[in-house]
Amino acid sequence: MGGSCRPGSADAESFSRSFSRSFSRLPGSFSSDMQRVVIVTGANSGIGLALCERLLMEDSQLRLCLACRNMQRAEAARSALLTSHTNAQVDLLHLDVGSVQSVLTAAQEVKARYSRIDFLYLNAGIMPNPQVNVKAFFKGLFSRNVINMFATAEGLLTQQDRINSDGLQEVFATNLFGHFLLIRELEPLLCQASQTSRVIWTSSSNAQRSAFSIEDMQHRNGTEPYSSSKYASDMLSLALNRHKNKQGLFSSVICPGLVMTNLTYGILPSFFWTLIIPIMFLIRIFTNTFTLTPYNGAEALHWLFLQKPESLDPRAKYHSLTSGLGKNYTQPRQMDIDDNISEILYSKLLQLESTVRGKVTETTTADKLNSRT
Ligand SMILES: NC(=O)C1=CN([C@@H]2O[C@H](COP(=O)(O)OP(=O)(O)OC[C@H]3O[C@@H](n4cnc5c(N)ncnc54)[C@H](OP(=O)(O)O)[C@@H]3O)[C@@H](O)[C@H]2O)C=CC1
Ligand SMILES: CC(C)=CCC[C@@H](C)[C@H]1CC[C@H]2C3=C(CC[C@]12C)[C@@]1(C)CCC(=O)C[C@@H]1CC3
Repeated sequence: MGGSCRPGSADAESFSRSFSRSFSRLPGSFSSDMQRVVIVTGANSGIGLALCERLLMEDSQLRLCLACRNMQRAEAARSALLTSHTNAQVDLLHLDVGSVQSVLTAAQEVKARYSRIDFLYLNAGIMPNPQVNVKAFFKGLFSRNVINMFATAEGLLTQQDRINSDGLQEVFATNLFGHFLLIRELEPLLCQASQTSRVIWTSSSNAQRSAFSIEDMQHRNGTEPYSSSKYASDMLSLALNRHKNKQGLFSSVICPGLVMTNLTYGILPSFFWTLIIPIMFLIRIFTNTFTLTPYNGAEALHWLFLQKPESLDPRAKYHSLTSGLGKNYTQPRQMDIDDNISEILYSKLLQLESTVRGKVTETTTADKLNSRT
């Protein structure tokens, strides 16, 4: 079970705990003998890898953990980071966020390795078999909505989802549920009385309320699972703040803008993106959301690393933006979220968590019995 966060009791020990927590919440204040621990999911490429690079530039003393599903790619990322930060401490963790068993095993490993988690970046994400609606694109191009279309891809993209080996929709399982389960499993570290911890979701401007239905949170029946999963992560972040802030856990969401990564090369081939680079620089002048490079896309993730959690707005999505002249900055924008729906989503995720845990226990028991006979 995910460990629950302990509320303080009215005794001397509790006073000293809450005092040390308030102290540790001062910006940048942490005892120098305590190395900060940062875990990044999907850290081997794109925005996740750029974030790791930026974090090490900020604080070379970090204990950075790359949580990846492919250990060869993870090794390559680690070597690349160590080339520019020779003395950095970069750990690897095998984690397939789309697999319940992998999340549970990885969480056990984290709890064995670390006594604290300062930042957990929930960045891994997929958009399988994307299709661009060409007709909608040309219609949008000549409409008044053109800037919004380029910024959010609203009505432009569909994907083909499938059911994974846990019986869950793959996009939901990877982009949302695996990360939720990871947080639940790591609660004993994330909700410690002595310090604050942060979880930061890489969401998207493509997160749309219209793509999400609380009756179908896994998006079994629609064609926009990506948009639905990202909207769900925005809602979950709000619910996490409501339930966990008192226990020292703070959640935020960011949008990296449109970034050239493996994910976007899955939408259109890389040669096409290369051909239209001048057009994209032109569009950037009007939207600022065409951040284009992973370094720029990681701007808001890096910015949040430097902020005091209490100064952040739980209803805001923090956008990485790049101006026409190439200047990076972070801007909060209000999310379109209903408190009730976010609360219902939270309880539905807890229910699903107990169902999948039940299945894991059943399978383990059956395996044990089989091995005895
Ligand atoms: N690029 C863009 O324009 C935008 C991206 N985003 C979001 O940014 C995040 C990072 O994507 P981006 O850098 O663009 O794309 P990449 O494909 O480069 O990075 C995605 C990362 O997630 C990892 N990943 C995917 N599935 C799993 C899994 N089941 N378990 C563990 N890791 C997994 C990938 O690993 P592997 O190498 O093994 O596939 C990879 O490291 C995603 O959440 C994406 O939705 C949001 C808005 C815009
Ligand atoms: C001239 C030109 C730039 C053409 C490309 C058209 C579309 C393929 C893109 C327009 C807006 C883009 C976009 C994304 C993918 C590619 C576009 C649809 C994302 C959905 C990629 C992943 C995200 O999370 C958000 C992006 C929003 C914008």
